[in-house]
Amino acid sequence: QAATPAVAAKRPNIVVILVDDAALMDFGAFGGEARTPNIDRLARSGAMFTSYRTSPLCSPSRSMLLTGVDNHRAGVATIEEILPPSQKGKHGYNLHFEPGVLTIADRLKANGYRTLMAGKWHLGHGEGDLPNGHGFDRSLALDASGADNWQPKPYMPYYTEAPWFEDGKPAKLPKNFYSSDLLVDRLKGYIDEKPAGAQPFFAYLAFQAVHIPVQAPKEVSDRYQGRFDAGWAAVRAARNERAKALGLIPADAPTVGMPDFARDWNKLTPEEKAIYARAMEVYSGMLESMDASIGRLMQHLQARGELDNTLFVVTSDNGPEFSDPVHAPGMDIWMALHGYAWKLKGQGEKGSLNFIGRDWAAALAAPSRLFKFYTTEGGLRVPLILSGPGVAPGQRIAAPAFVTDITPTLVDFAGATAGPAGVSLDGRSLKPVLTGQAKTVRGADEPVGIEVSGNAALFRGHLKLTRVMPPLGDGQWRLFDLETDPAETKDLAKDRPELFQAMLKDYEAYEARVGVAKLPPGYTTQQQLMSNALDRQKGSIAVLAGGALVLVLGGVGFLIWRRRKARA
Ligand SMILES: O=[N+]([O-])c1ccc(OS(=O)(=O)O)cc1
Repeated sequence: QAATPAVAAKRPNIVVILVDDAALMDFGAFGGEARTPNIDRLARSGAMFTSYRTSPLCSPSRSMLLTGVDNHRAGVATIEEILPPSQKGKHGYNLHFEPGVLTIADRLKANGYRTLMAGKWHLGHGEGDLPNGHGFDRSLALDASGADNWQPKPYMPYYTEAPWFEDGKPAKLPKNFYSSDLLVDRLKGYIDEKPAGAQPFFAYLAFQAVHIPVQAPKEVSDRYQGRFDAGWAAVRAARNERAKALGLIPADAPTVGMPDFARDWNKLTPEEKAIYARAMEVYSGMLESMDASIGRLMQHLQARGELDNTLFVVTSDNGPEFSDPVHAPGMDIWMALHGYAWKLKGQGEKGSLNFIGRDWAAALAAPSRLFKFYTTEGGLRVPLILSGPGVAPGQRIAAPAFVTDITPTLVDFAGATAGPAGVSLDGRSLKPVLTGQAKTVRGADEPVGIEVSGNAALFRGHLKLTRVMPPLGDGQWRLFDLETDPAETKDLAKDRPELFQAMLKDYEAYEARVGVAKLPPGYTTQQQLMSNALDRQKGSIAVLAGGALVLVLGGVGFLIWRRRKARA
C-alpha cells in the first residue's frame, strides 16, 4: 500500500500499539508460537525493525516512547516500584514528566490532531500527571504497572487497588471485562466521537497484555494445549533456530541455551510441569486475544474508510517479565484475602494469579540473554513494526533504532511542526530509513546511552558496552559486537582496549548529560521492589491489624457481658 501523492498529502491517523513485556520473538512474524495474524499483516504490509532497542523497564521506556527524550531528562528515570528513598526528589527521579517535556500527544494536538488513549499509563499520578495533563483529549488510563485483566482489582502485593482513570477522574469500569477487549472497545468509542475524515486522530493503545497477571479466555488458551509440554529449554532452542531462519541473527552467530539459574524441566514434578506449561498456554492465549482485538480495531477503521490512511506502530516496552508475584513473601495471605489462587484449575481465568516466571522469560528472550530489568539484549531488544501510508511494504530494516526515535518519526510523518518546541529531543526520525533515503539515521560512532537503576548500556552502531547489575549480573562493564554476537557471548573489552575506554568515556558523558543519580551501596532492583511493596502495604496491614484488634476486643467484651448477664 505505497502512498499515492493524494494519500500522502492527507495527514495520516496514527495508532501506537504498545504491548507490555513482549519479547523480540513473541509475534508470529518474529517467530513466536502464538497466532497473531493481525500484527503479522501489519508487519508484512510495512517495515519490521530487527535492531530496535528500548529501555529494560516499563515507565522509562514509555516516557521515552511518548516524548523522544531520554528517560532521565523526561523525568522518569526508573519505576517507582524500585526507587530507593535516596533518589526521591532528584531531578529526573520524580517519575512524572518534567515541565517542558512534550508528549507526542501534546505535539500532535498542537497540530490539529484528536488525541486518544486507552491502557496502561504508569507515568505519574499527581495533579496534572495523568494523560489528560499530557495532551490526550480522551483517555482511559491504568495508573499502575498492571492490574487484573478480568475485573477492576489489583494484582500483587504492591497495589491495594486498580487505579483506573477516565480523562483524569476515577473511572467506572464494568464489573467483568477482558482487558484487551475493554481497551479496544473504549478506543473505538473515542474514535467514533467524530465522523471519519473530519480530523486526523492519534491513538495510544497500551495493552495490559502480556504483563502479569498472565490471563486469557480459556477457549483461546486451550488452542495451545500441549504446545509447551517439552519445557523451557526446548522452546529456547527452537526460538534460537527460528531467529536464524528468519534472519534476526546471522546463521553463523553463536547461540546460548538456558542460563545457569534455570531449573531443569525434567526435574519438575508432573504437577509443576502441568502448571508451568499451562502458564505459557495462557501467555499465548493472551497474545492471540490481544491480536484479535487489534484485528477488531483494524476492521472498525476499515468500516470507517480510514484504515488505509492510518499509520500503525507496534512494539513492546521491554523484554519478557520474570517476576513471580505468587511466591513473594506474604503472598499466600494476600491472595487468600483477595480471592486469588495459583493452581491448574482455572489458571489464567478470573480469580487466578498467573505468571510465567524467570525460566520461561529466559526462554522467550531467545536469541538474547536475560530479560526485563536487565540491559542485556533480552531486556532491550524488542520488536518494532511500522506500517501505513508512506511506508513501503515488506521491508526488513536492520539499521539500529531506539525507543526515543518513535516520537520524532511520528512528528515527521504527521508534519507536526507547529506549537511549542519543548525540551530538545534525543531521538531521530526514522523516516529517511523507511523511505529508502538513508541506510541509518546515526553515524557509526554516535553514542546512544541507556540507564535504568544501575543497569546500563552504550551503543555505537552495532557495538555495545554494557553493565548488568546483581543479582543476575556482576556490575562489570563488557563490550560486545552485536552484528556477529547478538547473544553477547564474547567480551571484547580486553581485545579492543582503546574502543572499550572510548565507549566508557561516552557513557560517562551520557550520565553527566542526562543526570543519572547514584544508587545506595548494595542496591538491587529485586530487594528494593520487595521493600517498597512492604512499605506500601503498611497502611493496609495497619487497617487489617486495627480491624482484627477491634474484632478481638469486641469478642472479649461480648464474653464479659454474657458472663455478667448469666451471673445476674
Ligand atoms: O511488583 N512486581 O512484581 C513488579 C512491579 C513492577 C514491575 O515492572 S513494570 O515494568 O511492569 O512496572 C514488574 C513487577
